[in-house]
Amino acid sequence: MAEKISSLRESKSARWVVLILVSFTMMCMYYLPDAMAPLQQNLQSKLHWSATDYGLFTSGYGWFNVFLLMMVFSGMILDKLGTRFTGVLAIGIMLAGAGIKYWAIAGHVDGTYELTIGSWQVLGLTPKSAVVAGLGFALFGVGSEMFGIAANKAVVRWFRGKEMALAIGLNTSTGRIGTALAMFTPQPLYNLTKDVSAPVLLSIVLLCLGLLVYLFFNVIDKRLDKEESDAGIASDEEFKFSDIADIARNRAFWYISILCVLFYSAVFPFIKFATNLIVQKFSVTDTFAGYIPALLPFSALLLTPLFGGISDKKGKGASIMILGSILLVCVHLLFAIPSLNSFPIAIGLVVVLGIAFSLVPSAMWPAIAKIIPESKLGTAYAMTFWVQNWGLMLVPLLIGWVLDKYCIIGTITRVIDGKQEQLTQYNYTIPMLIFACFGVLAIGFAYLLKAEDKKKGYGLEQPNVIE
Ligand SMILES: NCCCC[C@H](NC(=O)[C@@H](N)CCCCN)C(=O)O
Repeated sequence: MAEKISSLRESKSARWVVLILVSFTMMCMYYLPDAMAPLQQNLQSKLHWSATDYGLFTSGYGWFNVFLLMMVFSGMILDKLGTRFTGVLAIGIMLAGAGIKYWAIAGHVDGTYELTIGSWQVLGLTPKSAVVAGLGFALFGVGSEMFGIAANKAVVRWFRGKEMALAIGLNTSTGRIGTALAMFTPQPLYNLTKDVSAPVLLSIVLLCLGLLVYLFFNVIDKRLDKEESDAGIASDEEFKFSDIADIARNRAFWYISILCVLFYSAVFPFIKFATNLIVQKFSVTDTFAGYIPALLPFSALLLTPLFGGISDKKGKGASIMILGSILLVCVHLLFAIPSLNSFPIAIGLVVVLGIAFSLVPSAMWPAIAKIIPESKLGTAYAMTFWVQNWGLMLVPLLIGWVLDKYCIIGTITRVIDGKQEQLTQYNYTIPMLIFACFGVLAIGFAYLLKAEDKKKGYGLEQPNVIE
């Protein structure tokens, strides 16, 4: 007998089509943030950047998000104007940011820049190209986080009470395909074009594709709105400033957000330096080195939905976050040991990091939906992303600075495109210890979260699927 479909949301196929459309756009958007990582050395030598300049440019992702509180505005826009409008606006902002980044990296910006406030030298003789590329990345970051919040809300809207953690996991996984492509393709693209900006151009093409696909999602989502309003089902409540205060009063929310900033500070900024770390520590060629960090998003891409599915059915969300954080610490500590420099070890560690990078996100993002009501979810994700962006902004700066100040062990001369170039050699032990410290703190907050869940009964250790 045919199943009676009472609502579009009840239709499994409609839900999965929605997930595919939103996730494809997510994949397109995840390409740019990491696409410069495999070209760190080429960027540094072509544009005359130091590791600090590279760290500054990379930290750009969080500048506007953190200081202009952009995510709070994004959350407000999302709760007021909905996922459809916010998603399209976000892609527009990302396109503008990627355009500026392309302009700067393609070599159209010359000279250096110095910024002093009173007697405090904020920036000392920094290449303008790094500052402008950072500004483009900052604008891109606003759109990217705005889209991330909108996509989360859309997925939760369609999957609450169904396969929610699995859907969030799959959505995050497709993002990982974008990250993996960003690790695999830039070096071959560079070899082909001899142009460090070629991956940024590709990211613009991907964003345009993502926009087209998101417009299809809008059509389906609008039908759900109509169906719900015809059935007299109330739409989401609108954003209220008191929501921020309500969310901020929730102790579990802070534990998740702090765990989030600590955990992601040890992963995303690590990816930005990973290719160079592998070239330097494991003596691998540039082209091949980019493929090793790519194993991280690849293993995460396969495992995030698997762990999401397990936590849907079996629960244990808080325990999964503890386990993921423990693995994170082990990997970074092992990377820090100078004598562990054989190539299979690098591969093994990156794969284990991929497991950690699947465990924590697969449990963390659905956990927010368990402790915060749906009407405030956009604002809650926005607030968590805001806390997280402090890490995404400050940690690359810190690592770049530490590398230049404490980790230079010499220079080598290499012939690149027929020209002799001086390449700086770094020892990555201190940066890896810094990443490990974030992991240790993350374990602490994951335990606090588990204890709070036990006290308040949020059900983080309970399954999500209502049979
Ligand atoms: N659907 C899951 C939502 C979050 C996924 C999470 N993304 C973020 O945390 C973003 N704020 C930062 C994205 C940075 C892009 N490189 C994730 O695990 O990717």
